Amino acid sequence: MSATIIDGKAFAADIREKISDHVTRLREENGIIPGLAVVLVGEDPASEVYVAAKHKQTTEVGMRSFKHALPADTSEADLFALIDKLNADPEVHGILCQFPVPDHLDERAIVARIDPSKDVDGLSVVNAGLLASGEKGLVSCTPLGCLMLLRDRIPNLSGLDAVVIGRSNLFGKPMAQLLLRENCTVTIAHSRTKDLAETVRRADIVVAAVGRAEMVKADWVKSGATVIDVGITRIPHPDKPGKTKLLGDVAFDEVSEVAGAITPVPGGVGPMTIACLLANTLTACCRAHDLDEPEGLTV
Ligand SMILES: NC(=O)C1=CN([C@@H]2O[C@H](COP(=O)(O)OP(=O)(O)OC[C@H]3O[C@@H](n4cnc5c(N)ncnc54)[C@H](OP(=O)(O)O)[C@@H]3O)[C@@H](O)[C@H]2O)C=CC1
Ligand SMILES: Nc1nc(=O)c2c([nH]1)NC[C@@H]1CN(c3ccc(C(=O)N[C@@H](CCC(=O)O)C(=O)O)cc3)C=[N+]21
Repeated sequence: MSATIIDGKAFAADIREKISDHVTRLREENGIIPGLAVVLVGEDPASEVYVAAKHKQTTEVGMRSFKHALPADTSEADLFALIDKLNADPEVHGILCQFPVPDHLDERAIVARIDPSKDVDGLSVVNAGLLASGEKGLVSCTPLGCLMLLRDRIPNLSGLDAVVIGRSNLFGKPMAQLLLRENCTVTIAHSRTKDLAETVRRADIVVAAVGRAEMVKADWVKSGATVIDVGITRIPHPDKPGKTKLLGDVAFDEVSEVAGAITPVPGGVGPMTIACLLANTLTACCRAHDLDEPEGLTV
């Protein structure tokens, strides 16, 4: 059996088109332009690439993009002063601080400083709590993107066995909450899970977010299962000197012989993350102005 390849890149492009239409209407009918502020502290090469992609896509859908690049030795007080300013700025509807940040800064404290109604990463305790209680908040972008892909592939997720590998606040926990909300039976696996292969073999849906290249093998996967690969590991390109190559957490070639559907890396979950960031910014903007929210862009 050969799996259907889930085209996250195309799906993300569709979402951006929907967003762009809605942004045009907001501007023409209400005179409002959604704005996203991205804060980058220090010079991490991978972060620079992500932030540049976010900026490009934000402006392409007609939103305002505010980029704040701060030096690596920025103090917590200076960073908080910037966040406070963005919290108070009516032109900014979404704020994202790109992680990782330098060691002297505390990611949790940064997230806590961002106004929860502008926390488009969905990482604040308030938004995590709203998700866990089944209330409306802002949902973390990558899990939101994965759920959109899953719902598109499997319209009724109810009763399916789902295994999420990884339990981070950024991904694993909110992903598990979303699947639970869809009435899946959810298992969260992590580094202390006793028999990971056996656990994964039971799953109709496997979501891998560990950061260990090609960890999930073909004999871990039930025939016909849907496999969502979130992990990203960058390695030197085997054939092109000086270039890098991305690997997922799933051994793509062998698993696609067994799975029913699978996301590739790159071109799967990654593009959905940025599309959902834009979706969350639009949602936050509509809520800030008490306007109807766009359909199909939130859960
Ligand atoms: N495509 C995208 O848009 C995004 C991709 N990512 C990628 O997803 C991956 C995970 O990200 P993130 O959640 O932030 O990472 P973290 O490092 O925060 O979490 C990794 C999780 O994997 C678990 N783990 C580690 N080793 C094993 C193992 N041998 N077996 C089972 N579980 C293990 C850890 O368990 P424990 O808790 O016990 O330590 C932890 O819960 C990374 O590769 C990241 O780059 C992340 C966000 C967005
Ligand atoms: N506050 C915060 N929020 C995040 O959401 C966040 C973060 N920090 N830090 C880093 C991780 C990682 N992340 C990705 C975004 C897009 C791609 C993406 O577009 N990937 C492309 C490939 C890009 C490439 O070629 O490098 C793909 O998979 O096809 C990947 C990963 C968001 N993260």
